[in-house]
Amino acid sequence: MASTTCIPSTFTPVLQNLTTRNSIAMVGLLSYAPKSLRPVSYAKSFGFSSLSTARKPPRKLFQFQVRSVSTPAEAVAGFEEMVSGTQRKYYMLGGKGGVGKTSCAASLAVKFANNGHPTLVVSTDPAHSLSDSFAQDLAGGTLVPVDGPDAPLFALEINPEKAREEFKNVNQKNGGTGVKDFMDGMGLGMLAEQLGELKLGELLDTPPPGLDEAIAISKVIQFLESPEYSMFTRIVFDTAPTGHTLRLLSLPDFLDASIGKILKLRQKIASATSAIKSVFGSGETESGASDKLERLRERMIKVRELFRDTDSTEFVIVTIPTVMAVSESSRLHASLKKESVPVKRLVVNQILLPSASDCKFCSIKRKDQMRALDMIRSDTELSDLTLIQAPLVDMEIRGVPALRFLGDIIWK
Ligand SMILES: Nc1ncnc2c1ncn2[C@@H]1O[C@H](COP(=O)(O)OP(=O)(O)OP(=O)(O)O)[C@@H](O)[C@H]1O
Repeated sequence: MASTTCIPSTFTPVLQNLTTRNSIAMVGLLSYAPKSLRPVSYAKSFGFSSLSTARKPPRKLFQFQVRSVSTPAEAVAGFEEMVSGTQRKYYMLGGKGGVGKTSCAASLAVKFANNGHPTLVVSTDPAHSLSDSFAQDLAGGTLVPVDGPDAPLFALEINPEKAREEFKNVNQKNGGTGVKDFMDGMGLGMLAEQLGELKLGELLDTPPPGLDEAIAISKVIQFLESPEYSMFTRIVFDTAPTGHTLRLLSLPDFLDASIGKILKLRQKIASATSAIKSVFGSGETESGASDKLERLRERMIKVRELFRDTDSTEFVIVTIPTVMAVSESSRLHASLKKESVPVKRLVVNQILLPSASDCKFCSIKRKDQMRALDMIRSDTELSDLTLIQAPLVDMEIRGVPALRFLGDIIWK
């Protein structure tokens, strides 16, 4: 089994001279293959053909021509449409846990970058795996350049806990005990009670699943408003598993409403306190804090709009061919439709390809998978989506060459 990682920079010029993208990926993988690996049969198992002889140096560098990488039928993703145009587009990849969301998101980001789009790949999943997928350290909550692709590719792993803390601080300053004490002192206890009923502080102490994502995405919106992010024309989100996504969809409305209530209360308080202050002639204004809260609310509204903008956003569902995953994907699409989130594509990942030396286990497994695929084709929620079938490959997808290889198979 080949273990893959990013290609060291010494290899890069050699690899860039190779013409076929898939062969570059294959060479990248083989460069790191263990000595015991037989490159010819390994490459052929991927459908590579017309092997040229091994070149030296470096050792184990082979050039392959891709006559056909066997992929299942119907595997046309419509990548041309995804890549066309320089206006910014957002792709959110989501689905059941472990189906390959990160691999698909990272491979799409690499493909966008290799097609000339300055691309940002963002993980809003509290359990980040972008660093693992790219085999590079991308943690830290800031933009990190990814080594390997042709055009700039940056990654951003949002730390939801840190983002939530920031959110909470803003809230505490505006609606927490400080304001309550202040209001009590001013004889506005009744308003303080109303504010308490909003239970926003409690919500932030024990956040429901999905809240972290909502805050993380609002954090992304905040980032995107800054000029250093204006270069990105493709933004790919690796989102958290389905349950979080579903709750996330209703959260911006909920938070918007909560913040809206707080703002209204603040206005009442502000007019009451300014009346008091005008009598007693003291006190500082709190308009700065209100502005912050207002900005937070505006960002929430943007999150909601972003999710529903058919011109710039698409949610891509990733699944595997099992009854359980298909059922969950069907429910996910129903919910996304209900919330008017645009969905066009469904990636069915990890499909077992037929092989000459078929063992009993594989053939039973494949029959099972075929049944799940039939289920998709007759499912009222899923049958109208573009079906992209991605094979199960016999290696772990890690590092840019491997992602490039997978991306060239999936995103056609
Ligand atoms: N087509 C494929 N062929 C072989 N292995 C794959 C394929 N797609 C994904 N994998 C492997 O499956 C594992 C899980 O993939 P990945 O992390 O992308 O899933 P995920 O849906 O993002 O998981 P999580 O829900 O935990 O975030 C990884 O080890 C990845 O390398």
